[in-house]
Amino acid sequence: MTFIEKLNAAWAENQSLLCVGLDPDISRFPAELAGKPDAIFTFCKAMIDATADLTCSFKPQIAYFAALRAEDQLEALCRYIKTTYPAIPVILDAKRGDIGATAEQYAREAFERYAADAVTVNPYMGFDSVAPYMEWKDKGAIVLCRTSNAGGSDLQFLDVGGVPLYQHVAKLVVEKWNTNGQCALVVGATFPDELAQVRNIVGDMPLLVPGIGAQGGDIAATVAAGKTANGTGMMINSSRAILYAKTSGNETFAEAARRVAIETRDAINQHRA
Ligand SMILES: O=c1ccn([C@@H]2O[C@H](COP(=O)(O)O)[C@@H](O)[C@H]2O)c(=O)[nH]1
Repeated sequence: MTFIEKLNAAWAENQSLLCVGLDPDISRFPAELAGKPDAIFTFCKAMIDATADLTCSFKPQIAYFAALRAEDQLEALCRYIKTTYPAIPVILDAKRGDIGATAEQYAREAFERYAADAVTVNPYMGFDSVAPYMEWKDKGAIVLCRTSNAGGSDLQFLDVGGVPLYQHVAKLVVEKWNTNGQCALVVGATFPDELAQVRNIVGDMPLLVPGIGAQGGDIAATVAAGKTANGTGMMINSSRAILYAKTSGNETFAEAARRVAIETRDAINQHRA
């Protein structure tokens, strides 16, 4: 099954466009994990088990693991999802971008080492920097287009022949780069107007949409702007708002994460019809 087929199946099976982000910050972990060598794996596994039936994908952000020399725990988590929840796609958020020979190694890292179904990539270095990921025909390449951060406008809004650069990227990917139908785009929930513009340009291409939850993006506006005709088309990511949802002493981290994941999935679904 290809990444896109798996994503379509997960949307349907779980009736969810929610993507649960795995951004482990040990300073926010439960006290009982302090000092444990496998704390990151244990914490993320609990989050995965608590939300696997509520999500259309998991998105580990590699920086949170690499900064703590915890790539082995990321590997173990990716394998855990693969074996325990094989229907849920894993998106490695690494935002890679380099010359072709180096990109080949990044692709092996994502798809062999971590067994990810898709990886986020930066389009700035052009097609030959993205093509090595597409050699993996059953995998996904998710290209940065209109990112959720305010500073994304510095470059993504530059005028390129009468259209902003992010729209040029969307056109390029849908018209030229997506030769095997394995591409998706990153578009922030913090910019629903631009999300609507991208949806108009790319048809039914899947969009990875970070920016709800901790970044404050509006769910109703996001779904209205980004959904496809059949009410799918998006992996709407929330990381910190789910992982660190626990506020009271009466809930575990996993229970709180599940509660907020249900609320978020339901809020998204309310606007899909
Ligand atoms: O434009 C982008 C691209 C990627 N991200 C990543 O998504 C999550 C968002 O985390 P929250 O806690 O839900 O804010 C994080 O891993 C970012 O690196 C993004 O935010 N915006």
